[in-house]
Amino acid sequence: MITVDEHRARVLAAAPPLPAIAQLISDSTGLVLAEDVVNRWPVPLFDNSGMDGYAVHRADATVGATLRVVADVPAGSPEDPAMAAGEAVRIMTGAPVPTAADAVVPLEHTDLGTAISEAAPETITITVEPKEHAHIRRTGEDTPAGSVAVAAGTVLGPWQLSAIASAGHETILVHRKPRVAIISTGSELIDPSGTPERGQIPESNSVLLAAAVTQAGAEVAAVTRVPDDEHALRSVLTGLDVDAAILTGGASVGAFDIVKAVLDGTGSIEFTTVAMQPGKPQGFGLTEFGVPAFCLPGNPVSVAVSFEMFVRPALRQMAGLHDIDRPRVIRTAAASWRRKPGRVQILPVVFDDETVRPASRGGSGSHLVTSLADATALALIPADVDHVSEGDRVTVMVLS
Ligand SMILES: Nc1nc2c(c(=O)[nH]1)N[C@H]1C(S)=C(S)[C@@H](COP(=O)(O)OP(=O)(O)OC[C@H]3O[C@@H](n4cnc5c(N)ncnc54)[C@H](O)[C@@H]3O)O[C@H]1N2
Ligand code: MOO
Repeated sequence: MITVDEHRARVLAAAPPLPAIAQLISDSTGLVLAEDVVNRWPVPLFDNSGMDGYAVHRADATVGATLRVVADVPAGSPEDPAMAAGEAVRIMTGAPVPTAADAVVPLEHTDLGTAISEAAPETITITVEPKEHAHIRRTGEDTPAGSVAVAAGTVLGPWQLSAIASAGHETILVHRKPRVAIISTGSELIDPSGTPERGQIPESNSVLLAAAVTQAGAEVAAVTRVPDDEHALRSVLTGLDVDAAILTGGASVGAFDIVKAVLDGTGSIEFTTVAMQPGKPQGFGLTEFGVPAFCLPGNPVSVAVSFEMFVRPALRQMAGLHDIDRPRVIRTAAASWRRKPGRVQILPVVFDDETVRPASRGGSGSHLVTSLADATALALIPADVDHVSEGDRVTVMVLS
């Protein structure tokens, strides 16, 4: 049996980030930046006005002073009008402040107020004195030229994309989302809405995995259900054109454990047991086509836990994310429970600001699929612990 950390290290070593591709920012929402984006220019690009008003020499702009308006500078104007003593320039928000000015007086701080006409007035009288550099947004005060606007590994949302556009870029390098195939195996599986005959159950693993894959930032490329038939599984695997495959069921030692029978020893795929409960039987490696294949045990809670411990970090790494792990917090156990030591217990739990308790009275039983619906986190109980007592400090992996 290997440890959780050993299996995770093997998985992550075989799932590097997907190659970067050039993409328009308009098509990049939700993708991960593959290369730092550097500001081509300072932001703001030039000293500009933060208000509609008048650019002035501050020394002239005392209360009651009347200034002669000698030019008009709207946003987008390339003009840099000269201003002699006692002169002002009408200026609009975002327009370049004349080099000669050292303050902007808002319209409201003049005798004319906001009753603005198309043509600039001949004179204005100051009613409120401006402070030094008032309403001048300085070149580079947000960020200087050559600085990193958005770092590689960042997920691109609206705020990051606007920073990239402001940095002067329209095409960027991003990682493609990993395309994932989900294959549920088991002759007992039927559609959720079907009526099960004896021995049959609703198929739920692919539902869990499709949602989990999407939430992890990857893309579901195919969802397939295969009976316990080696030939059927081989033909599904042959047709796959994906970045990763997740198979469930048939990973243990049973007579019809076809995933293990078909894949063990092909490519670099190995089946092993991992010291965790649930999720003990695990297969992983690259298929003959070089695609990472996760062969998870079929029990639904084993699937949920295996996804969190191994598949999610791997998919996030493939997607180019630097932050691949769930946050962990420490909470106080609000209940006591016993367990068989020897494997790390990974227990679906409910937690709040202070406490944590099992989501199910049945503990970490790998078949307790309904209890998963209540869980908001996984508690990690070390392999050598056989009893958690109320009041013990417990490590909790937060899922939201
Ligand atoms: N003799 C032994 N038996 C088992 C061992 C062992 O060490 N020795 N390990 C047990 C452990 S631990 C696990 S976990 C399971 C894993 O078995 P498999 O990966 O072969 O999974 P299956 O037998 O195919 O299925 C297990 C269970 O899960 C249900 N299932 C499967 N697929 C789905 C699905 N898509 N949706 C819903 N439910 C699913 C299936 O019906 C079974 O009840 O092996 C133990 N046995
Ligand atoms: O390891 Mo299995 O996943 O206990 O149920």
